[in-house]
Amino acid sequence: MRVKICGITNLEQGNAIAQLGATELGFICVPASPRYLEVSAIKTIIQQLPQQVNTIGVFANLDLNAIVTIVSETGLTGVQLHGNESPEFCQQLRTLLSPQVELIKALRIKTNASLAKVIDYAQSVNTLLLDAYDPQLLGGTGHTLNWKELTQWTSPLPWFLAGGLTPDNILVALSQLQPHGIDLSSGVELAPGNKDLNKVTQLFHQLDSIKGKSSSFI
Ligand SMILES: O=C(O)c1ccccc1N[C@@H]1O[C@H](COP(=O)(O)O)[C@@H](O)[C@H]1O
Repeated sequence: MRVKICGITNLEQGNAIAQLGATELGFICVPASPRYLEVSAIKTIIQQLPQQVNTIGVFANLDLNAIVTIVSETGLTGVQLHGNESPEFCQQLRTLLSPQVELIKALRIKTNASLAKVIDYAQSVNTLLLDAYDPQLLGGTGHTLNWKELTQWTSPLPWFLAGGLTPDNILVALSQLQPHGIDLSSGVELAPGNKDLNKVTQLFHQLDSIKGKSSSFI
């Protein structure tokens, strides 16, 4: 299973988290976030990370050309769109980005109607990510989704489960759902942008404890 740890702000923590087993590190390119990182800092970190770890830039409502420029300047391997980007916007971005760059659409699920809209993105992105809704914050909220309701849902694409995941609740979430990946940010932090390596270690211990047991995804 893919494990994305989001909101990396320095090389030491990025390297340590990659060593612990993260398959993706996320960098917040949303200026309003306390986890925001300048493009030059993202580039410097990515250049020194092990090659096998994927690096995902998290954007919200930024214009197409700006995203493409940041990807080419930094060497990000993927783009996560976390704002109100339409399926048409995603389609356009998909054609502008190199095919090797993974395009992930994050959807903040407020009601079952938001879940029904997911299908609209099936042709325009590679991967989906479901996050919890908050009226004020775009992401990094620490709120969980209603996992029970999601058991009724079948994804048209590979997907990440996000929203308030922690080392303490991850096994409960994965006992109900079989996402292709999980995405954690505030649940493994000491403070916004400062990851807690003990919590990341605990997370991987929890995941190891169910390896091979419950499903082919783990
Ligand atoms: O983390 C942020 O500050 C952020 C800002 C703007 C858009 C997305 C952001 N983070 C994303 O939020 C989810 C879940 O976070 P959490 O585990 O509930 O804290 C994750 O996908 C991050 O990429």
